[in-house]
Amino acid sequence: SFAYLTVKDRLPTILTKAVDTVHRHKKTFFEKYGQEGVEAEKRAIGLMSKLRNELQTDKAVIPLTDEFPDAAQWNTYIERQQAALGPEEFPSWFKSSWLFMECYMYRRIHESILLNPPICDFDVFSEAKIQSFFSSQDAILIVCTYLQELQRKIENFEESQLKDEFMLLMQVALWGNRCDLSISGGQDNSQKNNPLASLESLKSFILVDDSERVWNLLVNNWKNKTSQTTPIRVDIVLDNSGFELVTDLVLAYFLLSTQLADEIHFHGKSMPWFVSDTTRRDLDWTLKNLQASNHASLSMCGNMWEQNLHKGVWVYHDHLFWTLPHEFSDMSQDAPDLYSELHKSNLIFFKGDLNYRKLTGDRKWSHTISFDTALQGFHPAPLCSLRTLKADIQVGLKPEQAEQLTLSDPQWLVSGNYAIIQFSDPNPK
Ligand SMILES: O=P(O)(O)OC[C@@]1(O)O[C@H](CO)[C@@H](O)[C@@H]1O
Ligand SMILES: [Mn+2]
Repeated sequence: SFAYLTVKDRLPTILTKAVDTVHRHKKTFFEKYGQEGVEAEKRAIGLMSKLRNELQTDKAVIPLTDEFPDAAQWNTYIERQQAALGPEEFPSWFKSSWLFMECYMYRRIHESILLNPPICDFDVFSEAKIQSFFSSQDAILIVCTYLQELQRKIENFEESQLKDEFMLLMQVALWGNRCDLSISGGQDNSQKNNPLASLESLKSFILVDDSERVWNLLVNNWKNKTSQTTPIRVDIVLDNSGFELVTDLVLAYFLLSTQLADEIHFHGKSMPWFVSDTTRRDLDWTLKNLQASNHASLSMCGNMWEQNLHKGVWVYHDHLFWTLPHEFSDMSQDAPDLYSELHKSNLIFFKGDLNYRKLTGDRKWSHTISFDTALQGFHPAPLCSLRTLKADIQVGLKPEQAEQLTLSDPQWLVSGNYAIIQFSDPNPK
């Protein structure tokens, strides 16, 4: 299975790259913290190497020992997995659920850094994320310039023009999800070609396209808006930093400037995660870098976006739940505060593959069961998954669609070449 190949090959590769990154920063740690920094670096590498050995020899999962506020919830989850097995069995890397073990690896990497002050705020993936951002620079310039040109025309737009631009920017954000450093095992996976030029040719690779339903929800909210209406809120559960994050911020800015939404809530990760996932520091770094650019369109985007955060029309959250191993159908019970926060939204975009696996519980569903069934009761608000397929799970397909794809492209589930725009509305009007 793809899970087996991931745990056997890709996770050790990612872990080895992380060890190498810490090792290469030894001199920086010495300059910054003196001998203490060197000692901390050595201990962190020791812990990560031990983790790699546990992974490669299928050792039992062990509880977390750091003070990060989610440790108790993680250890409760580990105990639950333990209880589900017989007395002689233990959750381990090749026997436990892929979702659990892959999330656990990133949480253990975080532990290996947290336990070693003064380097406990070091992001082992920061270099790779920054590299990916700069390698996508041309594509970032194209989408930001496009947005700036759009800004000048928006107020005279007919509804049909608004719809066309929304569809276009939603597809740009969808395909931005290909730029993910976990699938590439940390290898460069930046946006090299023009993200706008390829949209037409990519349409046939969208296997489920509920974009009309997404548009109808937004435009109906927009038309029914009165002064009494509560502000229209759209949430974006972020995925990868770099080019994908910029496409999400572009979409968010379009929704705001067309008044299709009055406030946007972003949800990022509270620790380095799946190599390229966005943390608050990645968002701040991205805005600072755009503002510092000598390209007017980039610096204008950076300034406008930072202002939106200051004005509170953009709100950034990084709830601990997003870096737990739980599938989203557990959220109402295990993170009721987050569930009720999401319930305030008119529409939630979930970006990427890991979010899709958690939305559907990473089960071996048949490809034709409905998305609603796979959500298993997770319905905080109308939601839309914007995902490129990079794991062997996909629901909501038509009969024979999966069989046809397997014939034409055996890797269709995991190559990142196909995508979905999949919508679910708990209370369809
Ligand atoms: O969530 P993303 O960034 O779209 O993808 C995450 C990912 O690359 O990592 C896992 C495999 O290692 C899969 O969920 C997927 O392939
Ligand atoms: Mn990701």
